[in-house]
Amino acid sequence: MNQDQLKQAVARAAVDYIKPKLDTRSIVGVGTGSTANYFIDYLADIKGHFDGAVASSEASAERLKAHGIPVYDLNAVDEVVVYVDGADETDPRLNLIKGGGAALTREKIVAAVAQEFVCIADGSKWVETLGQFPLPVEVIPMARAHVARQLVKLGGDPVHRAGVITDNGGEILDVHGLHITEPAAMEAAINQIVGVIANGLFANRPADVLLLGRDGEVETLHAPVEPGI
Ligand SMILES: O=C[C@H](O)[C@H](O)[C@H](O)COP(=O)(O)O
Repeated sequence: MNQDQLKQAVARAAVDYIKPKLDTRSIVGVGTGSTANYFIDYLADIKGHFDGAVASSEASAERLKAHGIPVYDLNAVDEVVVYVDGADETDPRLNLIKGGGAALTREKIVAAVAQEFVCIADGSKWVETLGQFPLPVEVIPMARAHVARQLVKLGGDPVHRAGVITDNGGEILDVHGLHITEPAAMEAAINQIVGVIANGLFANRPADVLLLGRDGEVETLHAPVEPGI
């Protein structure tokens, strides 16, 4: 299987994984990106098994609506039974880097609300230590230079993702050169910088389950009991 086929395989597996957890009142959290897009397309096959979705981006909301899946404002929803999304990197503890598609802040919010976070990824996303993929940091535009200087002090090499404005009106700095041995501490340290909206480390709220496509198969991996290391 090539990378695209692996993305499709994990997306299909995610629908099979969540279907028994759903009833006609359930709201499904839906992520952003090429793997999440496949998930949305397969999710449409089980329309009627759940009530609707909340989306982590305008793009995903549009794709859901195009399939006739109702999309709710997160503020109007009491409970998100499960959140399914891709990642740019995952380590063996299911700490993630996300935000390659600039959707990290809304992804983090939906993940925070969801009872269970199911990550879907092809094997190219698997790393022993996070940081080979540049870490996306969403910033208030007027704070970009200040945040960049602080990120240099943390050992990174931030690069402005020129021309990209997020769904929240933020800008993105992609931080190169980080070898993230303590993801939860790094996530917290970056959040302390004034002007940061969110960063793409999901370590204080890692995935609960990873459906990983590699060697032609989909493996189901669970996060360790004690997250955040
Ligand atoms: O902002 C985008 C998201 O974090 C995506 O989930 C991530 O970039 C992975 O995207 P893809 O499935 O296209 O590799």
